[in-house]
Amino acid sequence: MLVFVGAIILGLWAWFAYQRQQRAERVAHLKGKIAQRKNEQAELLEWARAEAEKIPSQRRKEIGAMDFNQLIAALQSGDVTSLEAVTTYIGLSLAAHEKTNCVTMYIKESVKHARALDGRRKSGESLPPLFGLPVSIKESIGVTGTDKTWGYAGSIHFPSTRDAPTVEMLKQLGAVPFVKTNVPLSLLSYTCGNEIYGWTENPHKKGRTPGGSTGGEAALIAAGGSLLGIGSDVGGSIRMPAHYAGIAGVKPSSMRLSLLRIDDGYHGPKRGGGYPLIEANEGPMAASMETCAEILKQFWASSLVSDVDPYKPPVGWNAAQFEEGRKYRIGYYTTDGWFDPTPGCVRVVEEARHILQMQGHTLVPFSLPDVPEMIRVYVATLTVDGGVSLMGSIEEDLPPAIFLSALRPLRVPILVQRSMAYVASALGYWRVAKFMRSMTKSSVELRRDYASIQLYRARVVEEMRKANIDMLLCPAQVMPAPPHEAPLHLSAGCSYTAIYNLLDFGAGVCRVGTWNAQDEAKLECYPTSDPWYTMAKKFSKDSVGLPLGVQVAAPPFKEEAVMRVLIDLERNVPKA
Ligand SMILES: CCCCCC/C=C\CCCCCCCC(=O)NCCO
Repeated sequence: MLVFVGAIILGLWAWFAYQRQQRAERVAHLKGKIAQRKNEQAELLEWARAEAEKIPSQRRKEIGAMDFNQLIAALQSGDVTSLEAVTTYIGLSLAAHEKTNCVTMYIKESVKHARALDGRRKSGESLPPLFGLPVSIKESIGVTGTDKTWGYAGSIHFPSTRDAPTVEMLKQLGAVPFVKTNVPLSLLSYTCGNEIYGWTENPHKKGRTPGGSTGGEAALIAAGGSLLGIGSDVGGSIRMPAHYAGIAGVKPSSMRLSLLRIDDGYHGPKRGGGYPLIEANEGPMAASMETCAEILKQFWASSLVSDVDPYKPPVGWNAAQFEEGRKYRIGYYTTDGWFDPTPGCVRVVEEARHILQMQGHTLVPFSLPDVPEMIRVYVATLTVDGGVSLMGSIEEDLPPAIFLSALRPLRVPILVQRSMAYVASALGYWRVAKFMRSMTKSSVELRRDYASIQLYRARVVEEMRKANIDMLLCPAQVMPAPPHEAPLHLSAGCSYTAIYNLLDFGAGVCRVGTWNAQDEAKLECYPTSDPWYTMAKKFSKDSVGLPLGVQVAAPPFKEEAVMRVLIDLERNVPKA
């Protein structure tokens, strides 16, 4: 018997020693890949500096001073060549990167691509509508020849072999992808950092996040390094960074832009692909909603989307919905019953309501039903398997320590999490308890939650129809741009955007104002009834001057109406 026990102990010791050695080797391998990538990035930054200097700085200033419409016109007329435009934005993006650490890699191919476009002009070919326009792309979106690591070191050096559908459409329209931008590890957070490329700063205040997961894009655009970017959004990753960085962004419903995972030519960590029912959508980000609208108008002006992805219905641009002067009935709310926003985030919704009423729109109070339960369902169906795949991908890689501590609760056995939910409830932390009940422990539960999403979608559109409401106006987030670590402690703060991923509504955000001294003072009265409110209050302090956006959302195929209302709003708010 003693020999048997001894053998078991020896076997366990050998197994753990082997595991430790395997992990040590993996860590060394991943650190080597990160070091190699940092060298490659440094070389590309040097390449960018040299490229930018090929155009006189005065000429770059002239081109850099043009807004989106002016540059498009100059490119069409030939006053500016594609090479000049791309080179100018390589220089401007370099300056933005030095301020915010927003760039992951430059796309060297963009210079050759620009030259080829200029050659097409010389040959007298007709020019596509976005001819020569430099565009920036979120790191996680496929561009041929570039990595899409999602912040995972294990995915370095697995370059895409094809363009993602949205990139393919941009190239067909004449645009030139020239740079890729930073993301948070796993994309499932609204901060913006990883062990490969570091942490991206908010250009409005150092020490604050630009948001996520399309944070690098938001920082780049807000710092003047790009006129147009493409991001992705499964819980608010276009819209929260737009709010934090003071720019505009649109997440179309999943039925209007392609999600085809055409090329996953990497063999890095498993990432659990798409999330059934809750689909990640790609969409435009820019300094103004008008630019976002122009890009989507070009995407939908022809059959481009369904040509690239036959799973998408051939729904064209709806000019009637977007018509200037069109008036809408808009439901509004300033709290979703799950996470009360901090004062400034409430105030800008009230201000937006007033501006839109002055514009002739009809604003009526509206409450989204049952948000707390639907946020539980959202987290359950987003993580799908109780967080096992997400934990596996992150733990087998080299995560920043703060990600591991944020994920630690997911390591607690689900039955223990649910038991602890009773303790949280007893303490009055009903929201924490709700989150503790969000991880799925079986396919039976998952099926039930999918069914509740379908029922909820029918319920919301029916309530909107009964109230004769076209769309909804609400906060974009619960706080202004917080410190980098805040989103990892406050995943629950994504409810204002995530609910529209669950509903698969089209939704957009534009900047309406900035956090002011009155908001700072009112913060004193913000609740501290549970750890989340206490943290949101702490993270919102000292935010005077930070941008604040609002969100507008509508059922699928009404994205044009949403953008019309956001443009009506954007045109009537004080400029930053
Ligand atoms: C890394 C920590 C993850 C913890 C579990 C997260 C569960 C719910 C939080 C959701 C937060 C969503 C933020 C936005 C995500 C997004 O839209 N990503 C874009 C993907 O294309």
